[in-house]
Amino acid sequence: MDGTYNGPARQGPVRFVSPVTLNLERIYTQNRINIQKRHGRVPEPAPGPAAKGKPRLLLMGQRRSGKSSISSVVFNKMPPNETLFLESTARVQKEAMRSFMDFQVWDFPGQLDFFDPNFDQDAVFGEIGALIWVIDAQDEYLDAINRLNMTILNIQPAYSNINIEVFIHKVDGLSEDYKLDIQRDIMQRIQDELSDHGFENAPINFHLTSIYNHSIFEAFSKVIQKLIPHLPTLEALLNDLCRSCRFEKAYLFDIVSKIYVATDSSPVDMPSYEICSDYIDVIVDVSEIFGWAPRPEDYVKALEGPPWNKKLEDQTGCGAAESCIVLTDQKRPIMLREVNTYLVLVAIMKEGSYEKMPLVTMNVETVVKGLLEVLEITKQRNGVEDGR
Ligand SMILES: Nc1nc2c(ncn2[C@@H]2O[C@H](COP(=O)(O)OP(=O)(O)OP(=O)(O)O)[C@@H](O)[C@H]2O)c(=O)[nH]1
Repeated sequence: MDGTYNGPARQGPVRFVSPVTLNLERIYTQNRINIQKRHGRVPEPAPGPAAKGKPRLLLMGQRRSGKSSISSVVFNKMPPNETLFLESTARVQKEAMRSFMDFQVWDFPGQLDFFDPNFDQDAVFGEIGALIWVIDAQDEYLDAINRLNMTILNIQPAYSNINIEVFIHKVDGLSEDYKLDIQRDIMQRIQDELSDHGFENAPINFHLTSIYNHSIFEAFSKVIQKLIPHLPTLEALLNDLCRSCRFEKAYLFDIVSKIYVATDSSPVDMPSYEICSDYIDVIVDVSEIFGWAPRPEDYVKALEGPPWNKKLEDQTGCGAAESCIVLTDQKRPIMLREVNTYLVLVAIMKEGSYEKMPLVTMNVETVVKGLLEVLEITKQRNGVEDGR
């Protein structure tokens, strides 16, 4: 209980392994055993940065389906209109994302042939977190479906644990009915083809996405959440918070990408997600101007000197950003509380609950402490400095 180790004497140096790494190692070992069983050979470990055990998201699909646009809009804050000028990807683009959980995004050129014997499948699929297949809904999609089916059938025997996520993309401008028709048609064609090849109930998830609204962030949130081993604990904390503070909805957001890492169990509705996500932008901008966290040393010294003669953290109520607004149209307050450098808690409160703000602040403070403890336990060793 006091944090010291009381078990039997350890053999050799202690290795700190986060559950994310552990999970990936387990999947990778399982894949290697599968390959060994089927092909009688043991594949080499995946080379390069991937071998370090960071979950990897592979963006695949036909040319011009929107892979690079998705990666640029979600992870590099590119305005959607500017993706019109993106050039076709010639080589695999690998980007390392440094956030509450380090992961990589690999953007594949549409024309790449995964079935070329020279293509090192194990290096690509060996330590994968999720395979995201992008289908352009505004274009003829039969070829894209055939290629996806071929890819699944090809990799499934050796890498059976891969999460396959299909983004039915560019659905902006399509009517609600038409979107659902397309989704139904694509799902049917994929499942039929796979079951004809004896691959029943393939674990494939479908998302309707567009870079011109928040649907792409929502889809990525769902993909990333599957990679978080302590997700049930985070969700339980948010459920408790919603119950004790009478929140309608609470989200734990990644500040930079605006992907939500966890939410309570009530259904996600797009307007609430959008408003919370936009609120983060406002607060981040305001705290860039008025916040004092990363200020020059001299400036901080002056503030801590006479006449105050106190450390800055003792002069302020809370070092992290904290805010609450009431929207005039809905009368429902929205509260935001920074959890650490990467994460922020945003919640929509019930109408008229503004008077209970002191109690809410106290409960939020406790839940933030809990969240930090959970994150601390699972922090990767080479990870990031949490907290400010
Ligand atoms: N309407 C609409 N257009 C999009 C969307 N996403 C991407 N696009 C457009 O689709 C075009 C192709 O996008 P890219 O991101 O270059 O496609 P890609 O899949 O990376 O293409 P390759 O690099 O050739 O494999 C660009 O003109 C984008 O602006 C979307 O959600 N809606």
